[in-house]
Amino acid sequence: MVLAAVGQMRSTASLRANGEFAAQLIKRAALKGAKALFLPEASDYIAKSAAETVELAKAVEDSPFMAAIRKALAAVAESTPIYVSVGVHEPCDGGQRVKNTLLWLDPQGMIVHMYQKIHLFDVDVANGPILRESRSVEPGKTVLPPFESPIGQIGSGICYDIRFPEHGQYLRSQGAQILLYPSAFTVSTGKAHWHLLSRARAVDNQCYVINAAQAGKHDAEGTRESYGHAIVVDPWGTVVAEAQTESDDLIFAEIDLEKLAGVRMKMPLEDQRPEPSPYK
Ligand SMILES: O=C(O)CCC(=O)C(=O)O
Repeated sequence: MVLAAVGQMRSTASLRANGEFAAQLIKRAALKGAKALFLPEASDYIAKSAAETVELAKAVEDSPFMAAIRKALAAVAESTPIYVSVGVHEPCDGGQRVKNTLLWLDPQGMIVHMYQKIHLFDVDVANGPILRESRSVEPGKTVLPPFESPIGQIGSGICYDIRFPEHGQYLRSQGAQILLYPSAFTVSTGKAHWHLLSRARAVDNQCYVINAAQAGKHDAEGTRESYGHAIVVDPWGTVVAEAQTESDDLIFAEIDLEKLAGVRMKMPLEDQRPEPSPYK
């Protein structure tokens, strides 16, 4: 069993302040003995408008947010090394839009894996928000194969990707044991679907699901507000850790790959898919 830490943030438009907060989470998670810390989508900043989202984007090497993360990793590297998954924005499209990216950093702060969000949140929800993420974000085009980590094989998605079961299923077919959906869910869609989707992806793929979350109001006017409830679900669909309030900013879960193997052995879904597929 290996300990994972999952963070909840209330990122604002200040990359510096968000970096300082993330740095504290890294130090606290490392001190507790976690081997990996998972931070939410858009940890570096959450802006009020599409235009501001594009304006604030910084290349990883120029980002004060990333500088703070790397400094914190360096501070703990010798005594309690820890890996970090973190959602950031990167400039692209000649400055017209940004990438919504998940980075996986080793304890030295080097980027080992980088995934760009594929499915963008362009929706008009009844009694909920009208959002057009594609105004400011360029969609990614590739699902990446899972990567090795101290807690198991990780497959990456971001937020809205969780609503596309084929994304998780593909990652599972490529060997994923853990699915990540770092998120900034809206309050209304979170209330309706967050737990359902987190548990569904865990059950249909027999994977751990680790969903770090943005929580609370991101600016003084409350223009953007996120649902929170950072969560870890085991491969049987049981919630093994969940942030209970907005200020519950760091939760921990033991990742048990023997438990995962047991679930898959007793109900071997992956081996029970007929060949040739009846769905094509
Ligand atoms: O799927 C949802 O309800 C929320 C998705 C979202 O907020 C996002 O992808 O940024």
